[in-house]
Amino acid sequence: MNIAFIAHDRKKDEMVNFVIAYEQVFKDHMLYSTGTTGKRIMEQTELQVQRFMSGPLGGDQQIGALVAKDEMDLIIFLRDPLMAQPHEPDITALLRLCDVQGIPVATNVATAELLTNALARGEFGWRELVHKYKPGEWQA
Ligand SMILES: O=C(CO)COP(=O)(O)O
Repeated sequence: MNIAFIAHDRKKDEMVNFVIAYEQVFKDHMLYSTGTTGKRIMEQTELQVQRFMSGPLGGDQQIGALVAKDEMDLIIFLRDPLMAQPHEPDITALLRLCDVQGIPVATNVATAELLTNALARGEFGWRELVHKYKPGEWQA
């Protein structure tokens, strides 16, 4: 599965602790992140993460481009609900695209835990079908 990690500054410690807790689950997947979030994760775990640009410089949009192509399977996006972000339109656009494609997205650590446990139990098999067939082909 392709999994993206994104965390706003005041959520980065929470993200790193979360990824450390589930490192054994995430190590079997392709991992992506915005710039600084991925740097922090790689500094504090053994995981390899493909980093995009920092969020305010376009990282959310780069991940959004993969979502638009239905190539991202899970997004863990720990947002800061108490601080305005300069790139709020990019954040809104990314979440909108997740809803367009029906991509599982966690915006707080409680949901992140539920989705990651589902991933660990192998409950993302339906995403394999999305990778295997083009849209429309698997409805018939
Ligand atoms: O701003 C972000 C997401 O909107 C996160 O970007 P960084 O991981 O580069 O801090």
